[in-house]
Amino acid sequence: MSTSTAERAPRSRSPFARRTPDDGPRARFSQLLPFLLEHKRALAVVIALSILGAGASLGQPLLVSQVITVVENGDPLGWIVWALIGLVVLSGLVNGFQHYLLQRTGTSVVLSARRQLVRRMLRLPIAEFDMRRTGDLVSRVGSDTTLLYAVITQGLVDAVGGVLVFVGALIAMALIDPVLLGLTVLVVAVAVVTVVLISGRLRAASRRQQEKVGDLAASVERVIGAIRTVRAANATDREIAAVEKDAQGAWTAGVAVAKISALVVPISFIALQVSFLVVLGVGGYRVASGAITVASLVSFILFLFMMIMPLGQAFGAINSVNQALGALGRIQEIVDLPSEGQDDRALAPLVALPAAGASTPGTPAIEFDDVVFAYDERSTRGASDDQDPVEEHIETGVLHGVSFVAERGRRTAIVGPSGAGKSTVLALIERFYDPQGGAVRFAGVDVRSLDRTELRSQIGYVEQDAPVLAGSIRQNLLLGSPTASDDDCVRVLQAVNLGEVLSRSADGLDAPVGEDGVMLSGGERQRLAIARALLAAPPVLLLDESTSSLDGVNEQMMREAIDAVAEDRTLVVIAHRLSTVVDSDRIVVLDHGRVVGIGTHSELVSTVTLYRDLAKHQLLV
Ligand SMILES: Nc1ncnc2c1ncn2[C@@H]1O[C@H](COP(=O)(O)OP(=O)(O)OP(=O)(O)O)[C@@H](O)[C@H]1O
Repeated sequence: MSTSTAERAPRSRSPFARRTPDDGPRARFSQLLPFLLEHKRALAVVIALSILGAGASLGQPLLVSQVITVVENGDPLGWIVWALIGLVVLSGLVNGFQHYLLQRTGTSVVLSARRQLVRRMLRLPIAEFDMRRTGDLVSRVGSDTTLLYAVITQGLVDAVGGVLVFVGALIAMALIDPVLLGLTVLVVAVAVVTVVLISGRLRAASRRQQEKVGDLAASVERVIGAIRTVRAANATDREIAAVEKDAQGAWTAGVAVAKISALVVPISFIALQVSFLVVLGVGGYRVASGAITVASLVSFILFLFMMIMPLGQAFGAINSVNQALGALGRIQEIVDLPSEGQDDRALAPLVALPAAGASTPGTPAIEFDDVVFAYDERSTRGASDDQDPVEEHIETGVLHGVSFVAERGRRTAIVGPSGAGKSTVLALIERFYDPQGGAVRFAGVDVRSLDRTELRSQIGYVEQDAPVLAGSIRQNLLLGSPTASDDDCVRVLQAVNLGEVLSRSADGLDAPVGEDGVMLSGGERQRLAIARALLAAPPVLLLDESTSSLDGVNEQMMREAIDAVAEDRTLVVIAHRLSTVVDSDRIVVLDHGRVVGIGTHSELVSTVTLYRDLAKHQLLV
């Protein structure tokens, strides 16, 4: 066994190493900015409109004050009334258009976040999916992203216009009566400081709420995914109770958010009340003493209204930004994860795959060289300081120095008891994981030096539970070969004895297969998965238990189909039923992650006890 460069390469970073239990996802305001900047043009228009709207609003009290003065003097109103009407209509129109643009931009921000999230999510290393709950991931795409909408629609942008109105009103009030203004600002400042202090807590509460919503989605997904088993086990009531508990958790977290954000409402209300009382009381006294006119007091009060309204908007903005930051933390947590292959070049330099025809049949197509592998790399770190980490890994890992060769154009079978590590071997060939020791070679090249897309384009893979995706038969077939013709599809379906399903429905290839392929039998699902792999006509086929749920007749058909496509192809087959692999060119016997024998059926029956026992058990000897 040779020592490969990959063996000396640093271990891939474990996803487990990056997290500590207390680390909650957090987001800073600066992380929100890219989402906003992406729509800077639309936002600029919104801001321009809001400045226009602010101007139109600010003009109204001035005109009202003019109307009062004109009426007091007994002059005709004339153009002032028309100007006032025009101003009201203009600010209405501007508001309407601004509202539409805001909603549109808010929806676009949600779209950007969803795109970014889905792009990263579907490219995460397989190990991430092993650890995470599907429902929680779905909830991040569906629910967390929607909170970004509120930042745009209820908060930030409105606040920009609001600030202008606020400042404009402030200046106008200062010009009318600085004393009155001083008193008003004092009241408002107390309210602002209180709100800012309170809403700091909103971010954490909102994150907790989103986590609870994620928990709920995960538990719904868990039950629905196994609904038949749940029904059959009479566990429906218990599972409903479990889901309700999570729903209750989401409710409790939602109430916590509501409590914090609700504090903002009375604070704004009290600020408004107190400032009005102050303005009316002190203002009335000042009118009586002749310091200001009635018209000035009326416009001061109208400006006070204008100042308070944007304040409410600003409080709303602080709330929605803090809630969005809680959700953005959960979005960012996924977006910040390295995608599959991102750290690859740290492992080994990229090498081109040798031309397909370069090697002759019988030369190694796939080679396992002293491969050591554990799913959870934490197990490779010594539990105690005096323990050799590799030794500990050997105890807890799945593969312990596995070596074998699958020759080009030949059929290699992997057999062994349940949990021996057979499916793991195929997962390493597909590079869903990288080994911690040794090397897996494809056409003589360490797979860590190969581009994953290129490697996978050479391999057809039918996994153990043969997943069928919701959609039509055609969609399932075209998954790996999007350009295949209908004729090609029909040909592979016939090759796996599935031609008959086409005649079941007038839709033919477009017939739906149902969620997870429930409209097909277990055997049909497997054959459809095999047909999908065959359609791509890859030089290497990996079949995991592909014949385990086929009846005798279909199994024979299947074997004939595989035999037909196996010509000039490398096949690595895992099967529990030895009858399906006895005629393989080479059989690798795995036990507890170790190779305990390699040979033909007859060789193994006479030399390997475990194999002989398996064969005896299955009445083959
Ligand atoms: N994604 C995973 N994360 C953690 N452990 C895993 C994972 N997949 C498999 N294992 C563990 O690795 C060991 C080997 O599993 P593997 O599926 O390779 O065995 P197998 O020989 O294919 O078994 P079977 O014949 O029952 O399918 C088992 O102990 C299993 O619990």
